[in-house]
Amino acid sequence: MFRVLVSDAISEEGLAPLCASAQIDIVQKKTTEAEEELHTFDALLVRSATKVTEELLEKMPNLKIIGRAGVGVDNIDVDAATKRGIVVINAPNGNTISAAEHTFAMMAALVRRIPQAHISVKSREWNRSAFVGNELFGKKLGIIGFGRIGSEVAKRARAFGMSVHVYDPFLTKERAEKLGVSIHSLDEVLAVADIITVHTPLTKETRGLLGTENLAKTKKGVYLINCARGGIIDEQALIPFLESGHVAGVALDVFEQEPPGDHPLLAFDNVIVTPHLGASTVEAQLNVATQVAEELLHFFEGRPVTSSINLPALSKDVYEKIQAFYHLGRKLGLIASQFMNIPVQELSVTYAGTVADLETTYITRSLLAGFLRPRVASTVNEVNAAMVAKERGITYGEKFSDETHGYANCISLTVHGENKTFTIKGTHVPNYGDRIVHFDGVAIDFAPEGHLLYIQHQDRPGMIGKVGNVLGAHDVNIATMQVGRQEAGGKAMMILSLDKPVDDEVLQALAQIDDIETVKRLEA
Ligand SMILES: NC(=O)C1=CN([C@@H]2O[C@H](COP(=O)(O)OP(=O)(O)OC[C@H]3O[C@@H](n4cnc5c(N)ncnc54)[C@H](O)[C@@H]3O)[C@@H](O)[C@H]2O)C=CC1
Ligand SMILES: O=C(O)CCC(=O)C(=O)O
Repeated sequence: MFRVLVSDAISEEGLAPLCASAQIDIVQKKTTEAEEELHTFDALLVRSATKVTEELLEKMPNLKIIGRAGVGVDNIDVDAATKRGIVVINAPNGNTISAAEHTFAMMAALVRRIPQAHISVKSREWNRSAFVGNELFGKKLGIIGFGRIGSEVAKRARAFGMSVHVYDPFLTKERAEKLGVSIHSLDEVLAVADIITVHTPLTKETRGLLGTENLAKTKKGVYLINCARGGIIDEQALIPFLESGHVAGVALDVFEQEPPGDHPLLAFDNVIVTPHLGASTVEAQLNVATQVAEELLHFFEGRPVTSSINLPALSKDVYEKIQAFYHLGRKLGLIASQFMNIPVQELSVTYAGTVADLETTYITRSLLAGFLRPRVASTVNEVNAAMVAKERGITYGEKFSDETHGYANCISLTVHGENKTFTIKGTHVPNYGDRIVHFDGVAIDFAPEGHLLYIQHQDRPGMIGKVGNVLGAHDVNIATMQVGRQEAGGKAMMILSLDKPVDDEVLQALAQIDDIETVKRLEA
């Protein structure tokens, strides 16, 4: 018998298959009300209200799986769960349409001042001249983050006669053309859009994306919408822009702190709000509950789960055989994705040596998942990676070769992007670990681990000392440093492994050294 704690409001109809299983005992309670029995549960099902912290996990030593009935997993400490071997699953697309429709409803309400007019009439007023709005027709909609929800919002906007201007660093031209939108830099979207809506995950790159500096680049009279995650638009930074009238109105479904309490933004008449209702429809709740319930059943029956976001969804037998290369593939994809931080069309993977005799399909999918993770919300795994790649217009293929470059095995990945191609090769050495042996045309040898720094420079005497001085001056400790070059005096590179990630200031200081051409942070 498996015990499942359902700690948020999740559609009962969607959970019916779980309730019907004789193997499963379901308890519906908040975690705070189940303190005494927390240690007995095998599974935890949540929406966004339950905060799954390391502290809570400590109280649940029997926990094997956490199911999020929704997309964002920012309320779950996924690293802490992974350390404990707890599988985290979500329902990535069950609420896409509802979130897109809610965004659209907020947009219409914002420009036509519907909430304000509603309050006025309910207060027995009849003040038509106070609520003159704007049409959506002919307006420029800026969409930041063009994944599942962003693209559904775009379809609706086009039907309303709006032109759609998208910023998503990972969007290909082909996909944009197919969906009838135009791709721009962030600055361009900020400068031209009459209405801007954000649909990215909340990550360290997107937190505060619309802060003081970027808000100042928007058109006077712009409308802003956040139905993704609180914090993508910096709430404090908005205040002076609302006070000055630069921002004409804001619609928020999500907040940095939920509930927001007595937040200063709530005092503005032109800020309209909902209490995180994007996914709150009967349909979306049924979809997400059904998805996680089915996955949970698969999990308890020992079948692979398709929406695991942290641990492999493979059978134990297969995983044991390919384990080493599964991880090497993941690292190759992850590093290549960060290095090629541009839209890409094609990934080509070549296997040579002992690895070519294994089930390479799983390794390729792991590589693909590693590649896609930095580009989309962290919901990609080896099961859904192929579908996510297809959605984003990325094709991939496998080849086999005899060329092992002297190693027992070699995996080579070539990424074709717009105007640039990049190749990375890696090998796994039993009892030693993974090594990257070729990076962007240069033979090199480094471990794909931790905080890495890539520096491409001209091969000149004294470069190592100059880099060391800058890092030393910023209190950055170098753990290892590997160098390689194409030819004496030609293109050369350093890969440094650091004790902590470097910030933008350090990157800028390094980039100013003569003969350094490129500096990039890479996390492996
Ligand atoms: N208000 C609500 O109730 C709901 C909110 N959400 C939130 O909506 C967000 C988006 O969800 P989906 O569209 O399903 O995710 P998705 O993964 O399909 O799309 C996210 C997109 O953001 C892009 N992106 C990532 N970093 C970026 C950056 N720095 N700048 C610009 N674009 C970037 C990615 O390339 C990707 O195309 C998530 O944060 C999710 O939690 C989702 C459902 C309901
Ligand atoms: O569960 C909810 O209502 C929130 C949905 C959401 O924000 C998500 O799926 O990311």
